[in-house]
Amino acid sequence: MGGRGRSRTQRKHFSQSRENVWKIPKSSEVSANATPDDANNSRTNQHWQPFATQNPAFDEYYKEQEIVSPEEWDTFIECLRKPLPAAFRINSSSQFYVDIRSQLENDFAKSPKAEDSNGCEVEAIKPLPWYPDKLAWQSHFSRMELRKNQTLERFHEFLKLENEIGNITRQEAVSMVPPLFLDVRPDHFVLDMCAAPGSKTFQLLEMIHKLTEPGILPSGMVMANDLDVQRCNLLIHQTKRMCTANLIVTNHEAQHFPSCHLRRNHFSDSHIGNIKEPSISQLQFDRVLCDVPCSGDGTLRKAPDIWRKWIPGSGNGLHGLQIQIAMRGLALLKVGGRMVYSTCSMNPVENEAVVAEVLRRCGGSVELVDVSTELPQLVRRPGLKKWKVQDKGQWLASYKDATKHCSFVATPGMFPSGKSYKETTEHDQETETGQFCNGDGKYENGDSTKVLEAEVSDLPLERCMRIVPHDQNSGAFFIAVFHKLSSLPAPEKKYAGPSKKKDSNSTQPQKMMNGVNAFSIEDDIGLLGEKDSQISEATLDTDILINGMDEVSLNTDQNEIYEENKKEDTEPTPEVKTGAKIVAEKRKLQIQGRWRGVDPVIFYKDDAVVDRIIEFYGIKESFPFKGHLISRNDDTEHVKRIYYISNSVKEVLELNLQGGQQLKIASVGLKMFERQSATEGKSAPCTFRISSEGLPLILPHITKQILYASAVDFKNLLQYKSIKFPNFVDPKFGEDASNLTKGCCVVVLKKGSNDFIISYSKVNYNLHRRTQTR
Ligand SMILES: C[S@@+](CC[C@H](N)C(=O)[O-])C[C@H]1O[C@@H](n2cnc3c(N)ncnc32)[C@H](O)[C@@H]1O
Repeated sequence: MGGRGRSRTQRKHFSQSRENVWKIPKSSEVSANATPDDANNSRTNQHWQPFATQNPAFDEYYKEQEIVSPEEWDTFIECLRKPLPAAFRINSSSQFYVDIRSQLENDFAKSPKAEDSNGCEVEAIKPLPWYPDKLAWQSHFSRMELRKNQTLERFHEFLKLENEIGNITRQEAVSMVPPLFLDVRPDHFVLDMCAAPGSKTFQLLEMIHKLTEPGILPSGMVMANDLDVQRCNLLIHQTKRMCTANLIVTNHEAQHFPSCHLRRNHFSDSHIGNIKEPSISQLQFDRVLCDVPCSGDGTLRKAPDIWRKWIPGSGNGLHGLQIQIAMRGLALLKVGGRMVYSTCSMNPVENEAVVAEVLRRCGGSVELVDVSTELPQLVRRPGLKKWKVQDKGQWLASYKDATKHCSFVATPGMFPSGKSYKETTEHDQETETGQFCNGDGKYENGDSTKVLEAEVSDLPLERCMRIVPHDQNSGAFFIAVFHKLSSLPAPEKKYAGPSKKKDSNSTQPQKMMNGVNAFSIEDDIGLLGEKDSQISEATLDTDILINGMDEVSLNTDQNEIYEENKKEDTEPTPEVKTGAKIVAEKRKLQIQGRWRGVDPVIFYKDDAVVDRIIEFYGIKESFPFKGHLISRNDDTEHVKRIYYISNSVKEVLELNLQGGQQLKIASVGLKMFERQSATEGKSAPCTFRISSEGLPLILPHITKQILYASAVDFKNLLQYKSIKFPNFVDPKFGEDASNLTKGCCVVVLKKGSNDFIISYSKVNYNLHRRTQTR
């Protein structure tokens, strides 16, 4: 089958995307960068780490940027060389979250004391003090140490199981921070612009679903987007554990994320804003998470292979794209809404410089929020007000320094003042111009005594947050919170550069980007021209997408994911392709704006089938049902799966349909019904069975085909493939079961035991086990 073929390709892709950095290599495999000490250690010491955890260019760069004081440098760098402690979050919208938290507090946090590397007994886990309600925990040990430690085996098993069923999510502690500053409420429409592999999307969904009763959906929704199809699949796999009807996964370049426009002023809801003319409506978001692609050096402790890959230029190469994505996020944000910009990089060029340039382009329509009183226990440092740019080995203090060398990629926006060549030279008539620094902090124009002074920004960048590893034994992260005060200004003419000659000769896409001004809300597709799209394509070629893999296993079997996404009833193409070719082709299709290979989203309107489902399961009228069903197959006769969507998602899909289907939807809806494939099932009055994912939502709303079992009968059902009705321990249960209509039924464990539910297919005198949830 094509599904298998393609999933094999996907597996290959994922397993190759990251080296197993903690594997103990044979001596022949020792990295070229490793020191002789490292090599010796590899033979004698089981704790040997395969990559050298040092890089002189890294030291030079960050010492110069002063992201920590000179006195702290040794502590900082030592901390970066240690493995990252494992961390995880309890799913706050899970019905079991209180039990899980108690188990952690009363059992695991107390009992398994384990020995650390010095032989001292330590607490295995403790809650992260800054995370609300003790819902996030950190282990004393790294993930690898947890796996190896015998004392912690039971805890490790617990983690694996609960993670699999969605009650907890493994996630790096600092990666949990950005969503906390978004202040998401259950009625919010949230856009997660660069979402894969989805740890933060999961967190956002938890926030949306928090406080909702079983069977009731929140009025908000999350739109999770990622450029990379393969990573979108990881995201879908990750968020499937949430069983949500309030999520749409899209596959766009975030900087070109489309607007859902509607020609008529059809919607009155507040999420559909009126733009300029009353006849045009557009989807706007209450919250936007802009967790952009970055050089990822904040994840060095988790991914030590970054040590040898790190180069100063990677941040410069991403700066333009990061601005574009942030600007697009702000354009899609409602006035009054909040956007969080974050990276797992320590580099000011990807952080403060981006924030400063965004503020400049927005010209007072957005402000940086002072969140210093929020999450007071989270140790963080204010954003930098001054930094320098290193370009082609040269330190530059302002843009005028860059103009000395045509080959520099630096743009005015990378510097604290954001001033162009003209502005800086006009402003600095009295000061020396055209000097640049040679890496040792001294000018190169002969005056070796003068230290290069970085510009100082006059923007309130101290409101940004920088989390450094040694403050609370974590990774590093950067976060800035924006508040939109009014519509963004209309775009100005593109910046022409310091001299026509220079910019017209430039081959650096970042230069072209420089000076693309703020998008107004109505500037959606087509605002960025051909030159700008080169940026994203160029960026794709760099090795930047390593970051953000978080805790999702890279060896995840993608079969299932692919099953969800594949074309429902079409035969696979017989052509055998290599993984690289498929990825390249898919990307090409996406970049060209075409979207093939994934089924369209179709509102399921086969009334005869829908009425049969309603009648068969006795679905209450109060449950919003008709109009909330979709399929991924326009041939209604052959639909295999029917998905349920929330009101909020329905609203967006309708807007998308009416607006000309701008959204490329990779996944949407909660799988609610599946067509029975067994021969007996096909002959049942209703051929659609309830899927395990959809069951918790629909259960409170069905009145037929439900049985309540005692613990012993329930156990027997799970244990045996078929049981004759007279053989149930509780005769009433056997009788009720025999009275059911042939087809799918739901078995609920009677009150008093844990609430277990399973959905079964009743066929003649057998109950065939189908699915079970916790
Ligand atoms: C830092 S990771 C995101 C991590 C994610 N927010 C999480 O918490 O799991 C950055 C993501 O951006 C995606 N990406 C890169 N360029 C992009 C673009 N132009 N538009 C949208 N996504 C992009 C990458 O595929 C990657 O998944």
